[in-house]
Amino acid sequence: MSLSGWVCVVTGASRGIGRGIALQLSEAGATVYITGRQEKTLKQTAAEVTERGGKGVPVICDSTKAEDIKALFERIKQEQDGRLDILVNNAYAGVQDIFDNMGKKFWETDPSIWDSINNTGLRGHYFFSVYGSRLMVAQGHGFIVTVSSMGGLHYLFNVAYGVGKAACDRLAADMAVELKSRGVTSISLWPGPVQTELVSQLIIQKDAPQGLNPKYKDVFANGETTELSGKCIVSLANDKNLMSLTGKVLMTCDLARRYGIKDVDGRDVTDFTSLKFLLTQVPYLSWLSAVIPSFLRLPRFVLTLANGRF
Ligand SMILES: NC(=O)c1ccc[n+]([C@@H]2O[C@H](COP(=O)([O-])OP(=O)(O)OC[C@H]3O[C@@H](n4cnc5c(N)ncnc54)[C@H](O)[C@@H]3O)[C@@H](O)[C@H]2O)c1
Repeated sequence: MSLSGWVCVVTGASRGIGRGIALQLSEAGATVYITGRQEKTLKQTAAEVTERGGKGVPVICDSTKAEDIKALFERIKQEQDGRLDILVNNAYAGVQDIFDNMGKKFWETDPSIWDSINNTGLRGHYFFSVYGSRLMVAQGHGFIVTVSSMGGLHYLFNVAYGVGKAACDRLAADMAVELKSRGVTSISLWPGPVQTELVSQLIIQKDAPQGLNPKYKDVFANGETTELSGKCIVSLANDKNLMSLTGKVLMTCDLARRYGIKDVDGRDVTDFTSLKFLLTQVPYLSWLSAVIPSFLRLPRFVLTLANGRF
Protein backbone atom coordinates (compact mmCIF):
# COMPACT_ATOMS: atom_id res chain seq x y z
CA MET A 1 0.00 0.00 0.00
CA SER A 2 1.72 3.13 -1.16
CA LEU A 3 1.16 6.74 -0.20
CA SER A 4 4.20 7.82 -2.18
CA GLY A 5 3.92 11.48 -3.12
CA TRP A 6 1.07 12.07 -0.64
CA VAL A 7 1.22 15.10 1.65
CA CYS A 8 -0.11 14.64 5.19
CA VAL A 9 -0.44 16.62 8.42
CA VAL A 10 -0.55 14.89 11.81
CA THR A 11 -1.15 17.18 14.77
CA GLY A 12 0.47 16.50 18.16
CA ALA A 13 2.83 13.91 16.73
CA SER A 14 5.91 14.18 18.93
CA ARG A 15 4.63 11.26 21.04
CA GLY A 16 1.64 8.97 21.55
CA ILE A 17 -0.87 7.99 18.87
CA GLY A 18 0.10 10.97 16.67
CA ARG A 19 3.70 9.76 16.50
CA GLY A 20 2.53 6.22 15.68
CA ILE A 21 0.29 7.51 12.87
CA ALA A 22 3.11 9.64 11.43
CA LEU A 23 5.48 6.63 11.44
CA GLN A 24 3.00 4.49 9.51
CA LEU A 25 2.16 7.22 6.97
CA SER A 26 5.89 7.64 6.34
CA GLU A 27 6.37 3.88 6.05
CA ALA A 28 3.82 4.03 3.22
CA GLY A 29 5.98 6.71 1.56
CA ALA A 30 4.17 9.94 2.48
CA THR A 31 5.62 13.34 3.38
CA VAL A 32 4.28 14.03 6.87
CA TYR A 33 4.17 17.46 8.49
CA ILE A 34 4.16 16.75 12.22
CA THR A 35 3.12 19.44 14.68
CA GLY A 36 3.96 20.01 18.33
CA ARG A 37 5.25 22.64 20.71
CA GLN A 38 8.73 21.46 21.65
CA GLU A 39 11.44 21.72 19.05
CA LYS A 40 13.73 19.06 20.51
CA THR A 41 11.19 16.20 20.73
CA LEU A 42 9.55 17.20 17.47
CA LYS A 43 12.87 17.11 15.58
CA GLN A 44 13.71 13.76 17.15
CA THR A 45 10.36 12.29 16.07
CA ALA A 46 10.68 13.82 12.58
CA ALA A 47 14.02 12.01 12.17
CA GLU A 48 12.38 8.71 13.20
CA VAL A 49 9.52 9.37 10.77
CA THR A 50 11.99 10.00 7.93
CA GLU A 51 13.84 6.77 8.76
CA ARG A 52 10.66 4.85 7.90
CA GLY A 53 10.93 5.71 4.22
CA GLY A 54 8.91 8.88 3.64
CA LYS A 55 9.71 12.30 5.05
CA GLY A 56 8.99 13.85 8.44
CA VAL A 57 8.76 17.65 8.50
CA PRO A 58 8.74 19.08 12.05
CA VAL A 59 6.65 22.24 12.50
CA ILE A 60 6.38 24.11 15.77
CA CYS A 61 2.64 24.74 15.87
CA ASP A 62 0.61 25.15 19.05
CA SER A 63 -2.91 23.82 18.43
CA THR A 64 -4.32 26.51 20.73
CA LYS A 65 -2.86 29.33 18.59
CA ALA A 66 -4.87 30.23 15.48
CA GLU A 67 -1.95 32.13 13.92
CA ASP A 68 0.34 29.06 14.19
CA ILE A 69 -2.26 26.89 12.45
CA LYS A 70 -2.86 29.40 9.67
CA ALA A 71 0.91 29.73 9.10
CA LEU A 72 1.33 25.94 8.83
CA PHE A 73 -1.16 25.67 5.97
CA GLU A 74 0.32 28.74 4.22
CA ARG A 75 3.69 26.97 4.38
CA ILE A 76 2.23 23.73 2.96
CA LYS A 77 0.51 25.69 0.19
CA GLN A 78 3.86 27.16 -0.80
CA GLU A 79 6.06 24.10 -0.32
CA GLN A 80 3.67 21.52 -1.77
CA ASP A 81 2.02 23.65 -4.42
CA GLY A 82 -1.30 23.53 -2.54
CA ARG A 83 -1.34 19.73 -2.18
CA LEU A 84 -2.73 18.19 1.02
CA ASP A 85 -4.04 14.61 1.00
CA ILE A 86 -4.54 13.68 4.66
CA LEU A 87 -5.12 15.73 7.81
CA VAL A 88 -5.11 13.86 11.12
CA ASN A 89 -6.60 15.86 14.00
CA ASN A 90 -4.90 14.17 16.93
CA ALA A 91 -3.21 16.69 19.28
CA TYR A 92 -4.45 16.34 22.85
CA ALA A 93 -3.40 18.08 26.04
CA GLY A 94 -5.73 16.50 28.57
CA VAL A 95 -4.25 13.11 29.53
CA GLN A 96 -2.26 14.28 32.59
CA ASP A 97 -5.19 16.34 33.94
CA ILE A 98 -7.60 13.45 33.40
CA PHE A 99 -5.46 11.14 35.55
CA ASP A 100 -4.68 13.83 38.15
CA ASN A 101 -8.42 14.37 38.69
CA MET A 102 -9.62 10.78 38.36
CA GLY A 103 -12.69 10.02 40.48
CA LYS A 104 -13.57 13.67 41.17
CA LYS A 105 -16.99 15.00 40.19
CA PHE A 106 -17.06 17.91 37.77
CA TRP A 107 -18.04 20.42 40.46
CA GLU A 108 -15.13 19.29 42.61
CA THR A 109 -12.65 19.83 39.78
CA ASP A 110 -11.17 23.18 38.73
CA PRO A 111 -13.22 24.25 35.69
CA SER A 112 -10.02 25.01 33.77
CA ILE A 113 -9.88 21.27 33.01
CA TRP A 114 -12.36 22.09 30.25
CA ASP A 115 -9.70 24.22 28.54
CA SER A 116 -6.86 21.74 28.95
CA ILE A 117 -9.01 18.98 27.46
CA ASN A 118 -10.95 20.81 24.79
CA ASN A 119 -8.86 23.79 23.61
CA THR A 120 -6.30 21.56 21.91
CA GLY A 121 -8.46 18.45 21.49
CA LEU A 122 -11.57 20.06 19.98
CA ARG A 123 -11.22 23.78 19.18
CA GLY A 124 -7.79 23.11 17.65
CA HIS A 125 -9.24 20.34 15.46
CA TYR A 126 -11.85 22.77 14.12
CA PHE A 127 -9.21 25.37 13.21
CA PHE A 128 -6.98 22.75 11.52
CA SER A 129 -9.97 21.41 9.62
CA VAL A 130 -10.96 24.86 8.31
CA TYR A 131 -7.51 25.61 6.85
CA GLY A 132 -6.92 22.00 5.76
CA SER A 133 -10.30 21.85 4.00
CA ARG A 134 -9.52 25.02 2.06
CA LEU A 135 -6.58 23.23 0.39
CA MET A 136 -8.48 19.95 -0.04
CA VAL A 137 -11.62 21.54 -1.52
CA ALA A 138 -9.48 23.52 -3.98
CA GLN A 139 -7.86 20.29 -5.25
CA GLY A 140 -11.15 18.31 -5.17
CA HIS A 141 -10.05 15.51 -2.84
CA GLY A 142 -8.72 14.82 0.65
CA PHE A 143 -9.18 12.80 3.80
CA ILE A 144 -9.68 14.22 7.32
CA VAL A 145 -9.36 11.91 10.33
CA THR A 146 -10.37 13.17 13.76
CA VAL A 147 -9.06 10.96 16.57
CA SER A 148 -11.77 10.45 19.19
CA SER A 149 -12.75 7.61 21.53
CA MET A 150 -15.58 5.55 22.95
CA GLY A 151 -16.01 8.36 25.48
CA GLY A 152 -18.02 10.03 22.70
CA LEU A 153 -20.74 7.43 23.20
CA HIS A 154 -21.19 7.27 26.94
CA TYR A 155 -19.65 8.55 30.18
CA LEU A 156 -15.93 7.89 30.58
CA PHE A 157 -13.37 9.57 32.92
CA ASN A 158 -15.08 12.98 33.36
CA VAL A 159 -17.62 15.40 31.93
CA ALA A 160 -15.25 17.62 29.91
CA TYR A 161 -13.70 14.50 28.34
CA GLY A 162 -17.01 13.00 27.20
CA VAL A 163 -18.37 16.29 25.89
CA GLY A 164 -15.14 16.82 23.91
CA LYS A 165 -15.22 13.33 22.39
CA ALA A 166 -18.93 13.52 21.47
CA ALA A 167 -18.17 16.88 19.85
CA CYS A 168 -15.22 15.38 17.91
CA ASP A 169 -17.54 12.68 16.52
CA ARG A 170 -20.09 15.32 15.59
CA LEU A 171 -17.38 17.55 14.09
CA ALA A 172 -16.31 14.70 11.78
CA ALA A 173 -19.94 13.92 10.85
CA ASP A 174 -21.04 17.50 10.22
CA MET A 175 -17.89 18.37 8.24
CA ALA A 176 -18.64 15.28 6.12
CA VAL A 177 -22.05 16.72 5.19
CA GLU A 178 -20.49 19.90 3.78
CA LEU A 179 -17.38 18.24 2.27
CA LYS A 180 -18.95 15.25 0.51
CA SER A 181 -19.85 17.06 -2.71
CA ARG A 182 -16.28 18.45 -2.83
CA GLY A 183 -14.65 15.00 -2.82
CA VAL A 184 -13.29 15.27 0.72
CA THR A 185 -13.91 12.44 3.24
CA SER A 186 -14.18 13.07 6.99
CA ILE A 187 -14.30 10.32 9.61
CA SER A 188 -13.91 9.94 13.35
CA LEU A 189 -11.43 7.27 14.49
CA TRP A 190 -11.82 5.44 17.80
CA PRO A 191 -8.65 3.61 18.82
CA GLY A 192 -9.06 0.99 21.55
CA PRO A 193 -6.99 1.39 24.73
CA VAL A 194 -3.48 2.35 23.56
CA GLN A 195 -0.12 1.81 25.26
CA THR A 196 1.21 5.34 24.80
CA GLU A 197 4.24 6.63 26.69
CA LEU A 198 1.96 8.60 29.06
CA VAL A 199 -0.45 5.71 29.63
CA SER A 200 2.48 3.47 30.37
CA GLN A 201 3.91 6.00 32.86
CA LEU A 202 0.58 6.89 34.52
CA ILE A 203 -1.23 3.52 34.60
CA ILE A 204 0.78 0.50 33.56
CA GLN A 205 4.03 1.07 35.44
CA LYS A 206 2.51 2.17 38.76
CA ASP A 207 -0.52 1.59 40.92
CA ALA A 208 -3.70 2.63 39.18
CA PRO A 209 -4.55 6.25 40.05
CA GLN A 210 -7.14 6.75 42.79
CA GLY A 211 -10.65 6.62 41.36
CA LEU A 212 -9.64 4.57 38.31
CA ASN A 213 -11.19 1.14 38.06
CA PRO A 214 -8.15 -1.18 38.63
CA LYS A 215 -9.33 -3.29 35.67
CA TYR A 216 -8.23 -0.47 33.37
CA LYS A 217 -4.63 -1.32 34.23
CA ASP A 218 -4.94 -4.75 32.57
CA VAL A 219 -6.96 -3.34 29.70
CA PHE A 220 -4.26 -0.75 28.90
CA ALA A 221 -1.42 -3.23 29.52
CA ASN A 222 -2.91 -5.37 26.73
CA GLY A 223 -3.76 -2.32 24.62
CA GLU A 224 -2.93 -1.47 21.03
CA THR A 225 0.44 -0.08 19.99
CA THR A 226 0.49 3.58 18.98
CA GLU A 227 1.05 2.54 15.34
CA LEU A 228 -2.15 0.51 14.86
CA SER A 229 -4.22 3.66 14.21
CA GLY A 230 -1.67 4.61 11.54
CA LYS A 231 -1.98 1.22 9.86
CA CYS A 232 -5.78 1.68 9.79
CA ILE A 233 -5.46 5.15 8.25
CA VAL A 234 -3.09 3.88 5.52
CA SER A 235 -5.57 1.11 4.64
CA LEU A 236 -8.48 3.56 4.59
CA ALA A 237 -6.53 5.96 2.36
CA ASN A 238 -6.01 3.13 -0.13
CA ASP A 239 -9.67 2.08 -0.06
CA LYS A 240 -11.41 2.93 -3.36
CA ASN A 241 -14.73 3.07 -1.45
CA LEU A 242 -13.47 5.45 1.23
CA MET A 243 -16.18 8.04 0.51
CA SER A 244 -18.88 5.49 1.44
CA LEU A 245 -17.59 5.75 5.03
CA THR A 246 -17.67 9.54 5.26
CA GLY A 247 -19.26 10.96 8.41
CA LYS A 248 -18.92 7.69 10.31
CA VAL A 249 -17.24 6.69 13.54
CA LEU A 250 -14.73 3.93 12.74
CA MET A 251 -13.15 1.73 15.40
CA THR A 252 -9.63 0.39 14.98
CA CYS A 253 -10.82 -3.13 15.89
CA ASP A 254 -13.41 -3.04 13.07
CA LEU A 255 -10.89 -1.62 10.59
CA ALA A 256 -8.35 -4.30 11.57
CA ARG A 257 -10.96 -6.95 10.72
CA ARG A 258 -12.09 -5.18 7.52
CA TYR A 259 -8.55 -4.86 6.13
CA GLY A 260 -6.93 -7.93 7.74
CA ILE A 261 -4.56 -5.82 9.86
CA LYS A 262 -2.48 -7.16 12.74
CA ASP A 263 -0.80 -4.84 15.21
CA VAL A 264 2.84 -3.94 14.44
CA ASP A 265 4.06 -6.34 17.14
CA GLY A 266 2.19 -9.22 15.48
CA ARG A 267 -0.68 -9.38 17.98
CA ASP A 268 -4.31 -9.77 16.92
CA VAL A 269 -6.32 -6.62 17.66
CA THR A 270 -8.67 -6.95 20.64
CA ASP A 271 -12.27 -6.21 19.78
CA PHE A 272 -13.51 -4.41 22.88
CA THR A 273 -17.10 -4.88 21.72
CA SER A 274 -16.72 -8.67 21.47
CA LEU A 275 -18.62 -10.84 23.92
CA LYS A 276 -15.30 -12.52 24.75
CA PHE A 277 -13.76 -9.21 25.86
CA LEU A 278 -16.90 -7.90 27.59
CA LEU A 279 -17.20 -11.05 29.70
CA THR A 280 -13.67 -10.53 31.04
CA GLN A 281 -15.03 -7.33 32.61
CA VAL A 282 -17.91 -9.03 34.49
CA PRO A 283 -17.13 -10.40 37.97
CA TYR A 284 -17.95 -14.14 38.34
CA LEU A 285 -18.56 -14.51 34.58
CA SER A 286 -15.06 -13.80 33.30
CA TRP A 287 -14.27 -17.55 33.14
CA LEU A 288 -16.88 -17.85 30.38
CA SER A 289 -14.77 -15.71 28.04
CA ALA A 290 -12.36 -18.64 27.52
CA VAL A 291 -15.11 -20.66 25.81
CA ILE A 292 -16.82 -17.88 23.85
CA PRO A 293 -15.78 -17.51 20.18
CA SER A 294 -14.21 -14.15 19.39
CA PHE A 295 -16.45 -13.38 16.37
CA LEU A 296 -19.50 -12.79 18.60
CA ARG A 297 -19.71 -9.04 19.10
CA LEU A 298 -22.25 -6.36 19.96
CA PRO A 299 -24.16 -5.38 16.82
CA ARG A 300 -23.37 -1.76 15.95
CA PHE A 301 -27.05 -0.71 16.29
CA VAL A 302 -26.82 -1.70 19.99
CA LEU A 303 -23.99 0.82 20.37
CA THR A 304 -26.26 3.46 18.84
CA LEU A 305 -29.00 2.54 21.32
CA ALA A 306 -26.50 2.98 24.18
CA ASN A 307 -26.38 6.62 23.14
CA GLY A 308 -30.20 6.95 22.99
CA ARG A 309 -31.52 9.95 24.89
CA PHE A 310 -35.09 10.05 23.62
N1 LIG B 1 -4.20 6.61 24.80
C1 LIG B 1 -5.33 5.95 24.61
O1 LIG B 1 -5.52 4.85 25.14
C2 LIG B 1 -6.39 6.51 23.70
C3 LIG B 1 -7.47 5.69 23.36
C4 LIG B 1 -8.45 6.19 22.50
C5 LIG B 1 -8.35 7.49 22.02
N2 LIG B 1 -7.30 8.27 22.39
C6 LIG B 1 -7.24 9.64 21.85
O2 LIG B 1 -6.12 9.80 21.01
C7 LIG B 1 -5.72 11.18 20.99
C8 LIG B 1 -4.24 11.27 21.29
O3 LIG B 1 -4.05 10.77 22.59
P1 LIG B 1 -2.65 10.23 23.17
O4 LIG B 1 -3.00 9.22 24.18
O5 LIG B 1 -1.73 9.90 22.07
O6 LIG B 1 -2.14 11.56 23.94
P2 LIG B 1 -0.64 11.99 24.34
O7 LIG B 1 -0.79 12.96 25.45
O8 LIG B 1 0.23 10.81 24.52
O9 LIG B 1 -0.14 12.76 23.03
C9 LIG B 1 -0.74 13.97 22.67
C10 LIG B 1 0.17 14.73 21.74
O10 LIG B 1 -0.40 16.04 21.52
C11 LIG B 1 0.60 17.03 21.75
N3 LIG B 1 0.01 18.29 22.19
C12 LIG B 1 -0.57 18.58 23.36
N4 LIG B 1 -0.96 19.86 23.40
C13 LIG B 1 -0.60 20.41 22.20
C14 LIG B 1 -0.74 21.70 21.63
N5 LIG B 1 -1.30 22.72 22.30
N6 LIG B 1 -0.26 21.90 20.38
C15 LIG B 1 0.32 20.90 19.69
N7 LIG B 1 0.47 19.64 20.18
C16 LIG B 1 0.02 19.41 21.42
C17 LIG B 1 1.51 16.40 22.81
O11 LIG B 1 2.75 17.03 22.86
C18 LIG B 1 1.57 14.96 22.32
O12 LIG B 1 2.53 14.82 21.31
C19 LIG B 1 -6.62 11.86 22.03
O13 LIG B 1 -7.71 12.44 21.38
C20 LIG B 1 -7.06 10.70 22.91
O14 LIG B 1 -8.26 10.96 23.60
C21 LIG B 1 -6.32 7.82 23.22
